[in-house]
Amino acid sequence: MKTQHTVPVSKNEKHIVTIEDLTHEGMGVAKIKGYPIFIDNALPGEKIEVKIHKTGKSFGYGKAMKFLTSSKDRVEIKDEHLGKVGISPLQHLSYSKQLSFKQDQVKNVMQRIAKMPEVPVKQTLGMKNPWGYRNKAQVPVRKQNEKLVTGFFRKNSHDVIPMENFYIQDPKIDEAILTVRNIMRTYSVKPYNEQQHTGNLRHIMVRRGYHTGEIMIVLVTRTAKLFPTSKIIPDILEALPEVKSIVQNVNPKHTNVILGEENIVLHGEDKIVDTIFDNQFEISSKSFYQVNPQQTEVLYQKVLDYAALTGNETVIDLYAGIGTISLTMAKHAKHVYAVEIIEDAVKNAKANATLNNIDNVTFELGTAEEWLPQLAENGIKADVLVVDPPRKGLEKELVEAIIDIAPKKVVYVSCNPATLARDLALLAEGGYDVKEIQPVDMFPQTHHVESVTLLEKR
Ligand SMILES: C[S@@+](CC[C@H](N)C(=O)[O-])C[C@H]1O[C@@H](n2cnc3c(N)ncnc32)[C@H](O)[C@@H]1O
Repeated sequence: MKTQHTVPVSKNEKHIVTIEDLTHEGMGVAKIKGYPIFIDNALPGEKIEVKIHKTGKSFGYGKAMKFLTSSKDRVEIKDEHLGKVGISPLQHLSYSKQLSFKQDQVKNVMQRIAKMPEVPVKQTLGMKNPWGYRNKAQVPVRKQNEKLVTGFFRKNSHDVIPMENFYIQDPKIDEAILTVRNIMRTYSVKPYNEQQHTGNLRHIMVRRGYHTGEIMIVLVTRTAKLFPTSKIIPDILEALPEVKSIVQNVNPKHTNVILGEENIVLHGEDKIVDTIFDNQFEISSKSFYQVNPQQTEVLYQKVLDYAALTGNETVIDLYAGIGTISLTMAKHAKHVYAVEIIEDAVKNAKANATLNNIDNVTFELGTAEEWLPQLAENGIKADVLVVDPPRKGLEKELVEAIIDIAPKKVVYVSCNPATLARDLALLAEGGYDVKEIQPVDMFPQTHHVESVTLLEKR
């Protein structure tokens, strides 16, 4: 017979605990009679009075009520609002410890999931100034006290906390959000009401080219009707001369997904331009573009270092986005074949090849898993294959197709260590040696871990 374990704590109880570890999301972990409690804003070694606020079968959640001791790695947070929203969950941990936390996350999955503890995981490459780095913001718009406000969601809720300084975003983006917010107030634009699914303006999205200063504003609305645009647009342009593109995105669905299908261009075109190394890139509102421009060059340099191209290689770039990696590599390779699933991104990628006078790249619209086997059928062989998938990692059939096409090197750019480790184990089974992993901090103050891995065919 199975023994029934009882949960040793109840809701609202207070306990004194010592934090033993951090979860991969950066929450402190304490144990009461072996039962884990996850506690926000708590660091290893700290002795805390915790109030239990949720219990499940195998773990619970608590709130730190009083700190009896404080970790030497704790740093003062910049703003109390920042602690309430989820945009910078590691902000209370010193930056050097954030970097080692990220390196440890990768080591941990290489041991636990990939079963390859011997693979070298280098120290995380961090930023000199790990604040104000984001080149893109998407802020919710709501009504509070009869006023249109912009801010961010309170953790685990859909209440918006009004904020003016987001700290991790380019300060020029924060400024642009406030300017647009004020203009919207002037014309009494109706903010979205999520519960009732009424009102109109849902989100303001701002993207800014780090090197060019060009700004794109996306006004996400519930309906296609929008205010007195003939007044709003000139006002935005006058107040923000860096704005090159204003797009209305219509999202009529009752959903957490921010962008809808329909775009209406209100000013300029649905694009801005930025540069990475010496290439120019046009970026549209729906295309993926790395959010940390300074670290993007560090990341891509690592991809180039691992690929070690001499000019004679055929390269395949899967999950190519607007072609940033493909075009960076094309200058050092014979030919690059690239695939991407989002149509607008592929259009950008092709235009970007032209913009930079690069003609040794072929961009295709499609899914990596369907396109790679076709490429192999057409007799294309690759020396180097780069993958940069979303968080869910590679489809199993894609791993099989990579093993079949047998490139000498695979360079795996990952934003999720758990799926990376799973995929590396499969590639290792298929005849690849995992040589080295380099974490790169693309998301300071958050728990997100980006890395580049070099694999070589045995
Ligand atoms: C993490 S981004 C990387 C983009 C690009 N390499 C870069 O550095 O900017 C992943 C990209 O994969 C695309 N994508 C998602 N699923 C895909 C699939 N099954 N096949 C091809 N591309 C896909 C996304 O649209 C996105 O542009």
